[in-house]
Amino acid sequence: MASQWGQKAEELEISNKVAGLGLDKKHNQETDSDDVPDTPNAADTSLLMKIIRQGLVESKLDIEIQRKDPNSPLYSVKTFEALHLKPNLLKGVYAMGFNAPSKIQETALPTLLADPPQNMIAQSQSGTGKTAAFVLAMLSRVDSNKNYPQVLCLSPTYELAIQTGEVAAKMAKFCPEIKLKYAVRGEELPRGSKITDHILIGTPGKMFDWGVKFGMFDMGKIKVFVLDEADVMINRQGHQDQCIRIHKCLPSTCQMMFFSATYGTAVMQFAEIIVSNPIIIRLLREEESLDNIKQYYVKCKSAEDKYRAICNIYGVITIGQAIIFCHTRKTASWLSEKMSKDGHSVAVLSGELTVEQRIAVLDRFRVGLEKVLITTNVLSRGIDVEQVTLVVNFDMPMDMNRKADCETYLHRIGRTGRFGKAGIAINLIDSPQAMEICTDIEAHFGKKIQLLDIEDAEEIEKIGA
Ligand SMILES: Nc1ncnc2c1ncn2[C@@H]1O[C@H](COP(=O)(O)OP(=O)(O)OP(=O)(O)O)[C@@H](O)[C@H]1O
Repeated sequence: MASQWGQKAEELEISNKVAGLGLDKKHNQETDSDDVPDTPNAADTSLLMKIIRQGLVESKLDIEIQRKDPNSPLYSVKTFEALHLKPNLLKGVYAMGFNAPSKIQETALPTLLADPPQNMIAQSQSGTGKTAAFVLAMLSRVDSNKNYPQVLCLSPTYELAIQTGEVAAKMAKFCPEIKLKYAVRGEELPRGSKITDHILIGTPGKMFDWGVKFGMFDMGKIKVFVLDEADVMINRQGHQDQCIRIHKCLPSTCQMMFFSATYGTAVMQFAEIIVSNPIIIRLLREEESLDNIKQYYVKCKSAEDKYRAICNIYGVITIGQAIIFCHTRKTASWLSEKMSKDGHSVAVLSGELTVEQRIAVLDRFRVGLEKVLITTNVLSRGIDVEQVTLVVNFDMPMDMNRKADCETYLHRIGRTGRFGKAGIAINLIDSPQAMEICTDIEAHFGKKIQLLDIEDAEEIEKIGA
């Protein structure tokens, strides 16, 4: 298995090129250099059909489970107690205010914690508690008597790695014996160091350097390998290479956990090749529920007009916090200047900031020092700020062909409506092309995106209700 990924990756790359699936090296129109595209937007029904045809569907209600290993009993739990966690871990879970597991947690955790360990590819919508699911599994697998890294968790960005580490630290609040280290830019270790922490959470480049290049820990002793936002990790140029090289060095006994809110067909096929005998859990497409997020579009004539639309909305409804997504850094800084001048408390987060600056901006936003965060796709994934009630697409997400990027859309609007809360998404449409993207997104998810008349205060008021 050690060399499987590389070899299979090449095979798949070739077959995908032939099939025109375009798994690799896809670039976005986004000029922010940190913003490269997610996954292909191919209709994603073939895998589901395959699963249904093979009669592998466990539950068609709202989660679909594909069981590859007929010997693996799959069951779900309704309480955290039923997982038989270490008492101090359970205490940590409750201290976080989690009373009962979410759907993905109740379905994934029994399998993730079972012995012998089983590999998993899981997909569940933004904000449904995937992080807590894999973090709990990571913490449960650590043997704190052994002072070396046993768990690796890879995230696509610095911010996400830090956020995941913070969730892990909270959850392990009563387990001080478990040591966690960030493998991210800025964390430097002298050559020849030996890492003694149990869990490493980081980005692929640093993890590769520490584990593979400089041998600061023994890759052969890794028991758990987690890929968060797995679809971009195995699809995006740069991440893909590093992840492949790390994966190649892992022992065949290592438990693989791949998590994301979205997987395109080609990416899922690829994931199935590199993860042996995975249990696959995914929400049914129609259950990629956007029900708790009300979606609107506003017709605008220009960028100025879009700006006016935002001001009108702000003038009428009470908004907790908002994230506004722009296509380029330039638009983001233009918009932030305008909003600041008009007295809004605004922060900007885009790829040109240093990682420290980005974390500082996010921290301020998290504690509510700024009400509005203007950003690019750099922040479309994973970032969890509970009070965000509004997401604005100042520019619609598009792929390299300037067509609707539905996956990025789902990740972007998933910054609101976290964990079943209500949220609002507003799309500002200033061209026929933007309208086409909006219509395609509507058709893709089968969820209505309603026209909002920005001059009609009464109508705006209703959306805030
Ligand atoms: N069992 C639970 N009970 C209550 N709140 C929970 C539970 N599990 C997770 N949460 C909260 O729900 C929010 C979303 O969780 P999380 O960030 O894990 O979502 P996610 O599925 O990883 O989202 P994304 O795809 O955007 O990364 C977080 O604020 C988290 O604290």
